[in-house]
Order: sequence, then C-alpha cells, then structure tokens
Amino acid sequence: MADLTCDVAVIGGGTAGLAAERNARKHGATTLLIDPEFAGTTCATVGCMPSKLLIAAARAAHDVRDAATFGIHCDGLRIDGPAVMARVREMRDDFAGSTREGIAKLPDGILVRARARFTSANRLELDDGRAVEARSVVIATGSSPMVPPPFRELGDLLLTNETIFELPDLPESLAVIGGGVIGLELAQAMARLGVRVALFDQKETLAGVRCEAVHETLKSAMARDMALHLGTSPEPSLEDGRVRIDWDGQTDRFHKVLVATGRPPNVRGLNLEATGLALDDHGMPEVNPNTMQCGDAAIFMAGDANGDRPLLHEASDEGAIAGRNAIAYPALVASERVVPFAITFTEPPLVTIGADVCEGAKTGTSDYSRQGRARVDARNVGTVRLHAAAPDGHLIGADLFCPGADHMGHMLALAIQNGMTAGDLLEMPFYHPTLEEGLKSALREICHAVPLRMPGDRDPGNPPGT
Ligand SMILES: Cc1cc2nc3c(=O)[nH]c(=O)nc-3n(C[C@H](O)[C@H](O)[C@H](O)COP(=O)(O)OP(=O)(O)OC[C@H]3O[C@@H](n4cnc5c(N)ncnc54)[C@H](O)[C@@H]3O)c2cc1C
Ligand SMILES: NC(=O)c1ccc[n+]([C@@H]2O[C@H](COP(=O)([O-])OP(=O)(O)OC[C@H]3O[C@@H](n4cnc5c(N)ncnc54)[C@H](O)[C@@H]3O)[C@@H](O)[C@H]2O)c1
Repeated sequence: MADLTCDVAVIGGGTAGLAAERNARKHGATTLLIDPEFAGTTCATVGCMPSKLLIAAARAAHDVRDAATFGIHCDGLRIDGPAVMARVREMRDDFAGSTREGIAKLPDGILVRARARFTSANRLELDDGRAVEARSVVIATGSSPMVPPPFRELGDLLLTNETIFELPDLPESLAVIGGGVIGLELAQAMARLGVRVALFDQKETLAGVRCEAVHETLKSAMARDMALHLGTSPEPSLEDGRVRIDWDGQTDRFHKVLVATGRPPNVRGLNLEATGLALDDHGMPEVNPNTMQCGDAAIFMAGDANGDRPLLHEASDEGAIAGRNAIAYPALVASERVVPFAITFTEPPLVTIGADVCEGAKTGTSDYSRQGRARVDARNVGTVRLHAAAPDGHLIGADLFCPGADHMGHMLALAIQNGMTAGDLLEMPFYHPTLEEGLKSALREICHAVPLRMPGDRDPGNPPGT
C-alpha cells in the first residue's frame, strides 16, 4: 500500500509541471505535484528573466555609448557593477516570488516537497521514504547545465547560468565557453556592460544558425563586441587566481569563465529503467510530440525534460498536453503543435521560425544595412531570409537577424502557422517608416520566384526610405 495515491503524479514543479498539474486537475484528476524545492521555476530564477534583466542593463549602457551618433554626448559613462547585479537580483526575486506565491496557493494536499524516482511504471519512491502510487505520471524535471570535465576543476571561477546572476559585481574579464543561445546572450550583455569577453565554441557555427547569410551577419555583429574563437577546443587551467585558456597555440587569462555548453534533460536519478520503457543511449524514452506519451505507457514527459523544444512557451504547452492526456489515458488526444519559433535576445535579435530551405523552396532576402527605419535609429545591421514553397509561395520558414526581429518574428510565425503566402502578407498594410516594411523585398522576391502573382493593386516599388 502506497503512502500517497492520486490519478496523476507530476514530477517537477517548474513551468511544464505546473501546467501539467493545472490541466490534469481541470480535467477532473486528483493530482500530486512533487518537487524538492518549489524554487519558482528555472525561467524566473536562473533562466529567461535574470538573463533578460542583464540584457536590459547592457542595452542601457550601449544606448548611452551610442548616443554620440545622434549628437548627444553623455561624457563620463560609469557602469556601477554592484548596482547592475543588484537590480538583476531584485527584479528576478520579484518574478520568482510571484511564481512561488502562485504555487503556494494551490489547493491543500497537492504539493509534495521531495525528490522522486520510479520503482515501477506507476509507483514512485520519494527521498523522504514515502511511496506514491498514480494512475499516470508526468515527468517534468527540466534540464541542467552540462560542464565538460576540465572546467569542473575551476572552483568559484567557474560560472553557469545557475551562478552568474549571483555575482556581486561584474567581472573584469570573462571567457564564455559555448556560442549557443545562453553563451551569445550573456556574452554580448557582459561585453556591453564593459567586461572584456572572449567567446569560444568547438563548432564554426554560432547558435546552430542554419542560414549562411544570416550567420555571416551575426558573426560580424558579435565580433564587434567580443573576441570570437570558433571551431576550437579551449583548454582551461588555473593560474595565479585566474583562468588560463589555451587554444590553437594561443593563450589568454580571465577573471571568470561562463560555461554554456548545453543543458541535457534531468533524467538521471529518475530510475527510468524501473518503468519498463525502452531507453536510448542517453537514457531517454521515445516521446510522442503530439501527446507527450512515453512509448505506450501511462507516463508523459513535458518541457526541457524531453529535450525536444527546450523553450518556455513549449514547456507550458507540453505540460498542458501531458496533463490532459495523463488523466485521459488510454484515450489520448493528439495536439497540433505550434510552429517552431526561437528567439535569441542578442542585439539585434536572432530568430528562427519553421522549416529551413528545402527542395523546391524559394527564398527571399531583405538587407537591413540599408533599411530606412533601421538607419533612422542607427540600428541598420541585419539580414532576413524568408522561405516559401512553390507553387503558391506559402511561407514555410524564416531566419532573421535584424532590429525588431523578436516582434516581426511573431507576425511571421502567425503567417507560417496559418499557411499564408508571401502575396497574402503583401496585401497587409505596411506602415511607414517601420522595420516591418523591410520584409517587403523578401516577400516580393518570393512572389517573383513562384508562379503566384504579386497583388496587382500594390505598389511594386518602394517609397523613399524603406
Ligand atoms: C539562462 C537561460 C535563459 C533562458 N531564456 C529563455 C528565454 O528567453 N525564452 C525562452 O523561451 N526560454 C528560455 N530559457 C529556457 C526556459 O527557461 C526553459 O525551457 C524552461 O524554464 C523549462 O521549464 P521546465 O518546466 O521544463 O523546467 P524547470 O522550470 O527547470 O522545472 C523542473 C523542475 O523539476 C524539479 N525536479 C528535477 N528533478 C526532480 C525529481 N527527481 N523529483 C522532483 N522534482 C524534480 C526541479 O527542482 C525543477 O523545479 C532559458 C534558459 C536558461 C537556462
Ligand atoms: N532566448 C531563449 O529562448 C533562450 C535563452 C537561453 C537559453 N535557452 C535554452 O537553453 C538551452 C541551452 O542553451 P545553451 O546555450 O547552454 O546550449 P546550446 O545547445 O544552445 O549551445 C551549446 C554550445 O556549446 C558548444 N559546446 C559544447 N561543448 C563545448 C566545448 N567543450 N567547448 C566549446 N564549445 C562547446 C556547442 O557547440 C554549442 O554551440 C537552449 O537550447 C535553449 O533552448 C533559450
């Protein structure tokens, strides 16, 4: 006999787990939400929010530095590192506090403060010795930073996303290992806050960018803020209280090292072997992306834990899908997923939506180095590539690295998800002078490349300054 029983047990009280518990309960389930800390989600505590707070401070510093372009001189720029970090933490604590308050308001008896592991497909053992029996289980245990072995020896000179926001002051210099999303966002922010930054990646491509033209623009923009060392294997060692990094016969020394080399799913310690699920070499079960079901078991996996789309909005969607199916099991409902959409909050932002160029696809390009509104704002850097399928030119994907990409990406995601064509988008009003107008050249190029005609009653040219 188990100590606790329920219809749906959710392991992990982050974004995905909270959504799963909420939706299972909404659909009539008795639920348990199990987490050792209920710290207030990775997003709010050590993820999206503190990183965007640091980026916001960096933008303020950059704007002051750049003001001279407009004839405005702010002589004597001084960045108060402790104040920058204090604001990051103060606002972060507020976001995390609100999330914790929400968790505390869940109905009595749902929260279980413990770490869970499977003892069979529907039984869990808690680290306080209690046993849980559930009709279905949702795994929503998130992901954690992976630190390659040589970097583990660096003591408190080593930073990850879990420690960088706790720094009392900005470091003088920082080596960033990994030019993925975390590495790029934090490297650029630190550089714009006056930290000397060098970024290393073993690959030649930053942030897995799939489009060469966009990657070239990104690389040269990043190289203005930091030293870039791509396609290299940095070797760390300790030397006189600093970290020495050796690579390709070169050497440099840094006050801190941020390791951002990926975040594998938290599945170790769950004892998934006891569930009877077939596991791959990484100990991962097969997860259906439309139902979140693992194999054919009454086990579901949502959020970063399944490693598929490790983003906040996806964690939330996947949690909801998993929670509903956990109570509906075995009568599962397959959900249609949203179009893949990822934003890296560099300046300018980097955005990837939907599919890459594929056979038969047509691509249109917009160059933001000459775009009117971008020039007005002195932010004229960037490239956009829109991909569409013949014969009608319906949009299938987009790669953007340009000012306003984080906002324009939402419009393009909507267009792609709704099967709109380049011509459909050109039928929309484009206000002048905006960054959105810059998309028109890419859309027109697609219209010319597919048999579909451009809207006949729209100006085929550009008003001045677009
Ligand atoms: C620095 C950084 C910046 C980011 N920025 C963005 C961004 O701007 N936009 C965006 O969309 N995404 C961003 N992300 C990604 C986003 O934060 C994650 O995709 C999202 O938080 C994942 O939510 P989750 O519920 O899967 O995991 P989490 O919120 O990590 O929740 C997992 C929970 O499981 C618990 N747990 C683990 N093991 C067990 C166990 N055995 N028993 C019980 N409980 C357990 C943990 O304590 C934790 O509470 C960022 C991530 C990082 C690291
Ligand atoms: N804006 C956002 O949405 C946002 C922001 C931050 C994080 N995230 C999420 O967090 C996840 C993890 O981010 P991440 O940046 O840690 O991982 P990542 O997988 O995006 O990038 C890791 C990078 O590290 C490199 N690398 C790995 N081992 C290395 C080594 N030994 N030496 C040098 N380089 C090495 C890889 O080549 C890769 O480029 C992302 O997948 C993303 O989903 C999202």
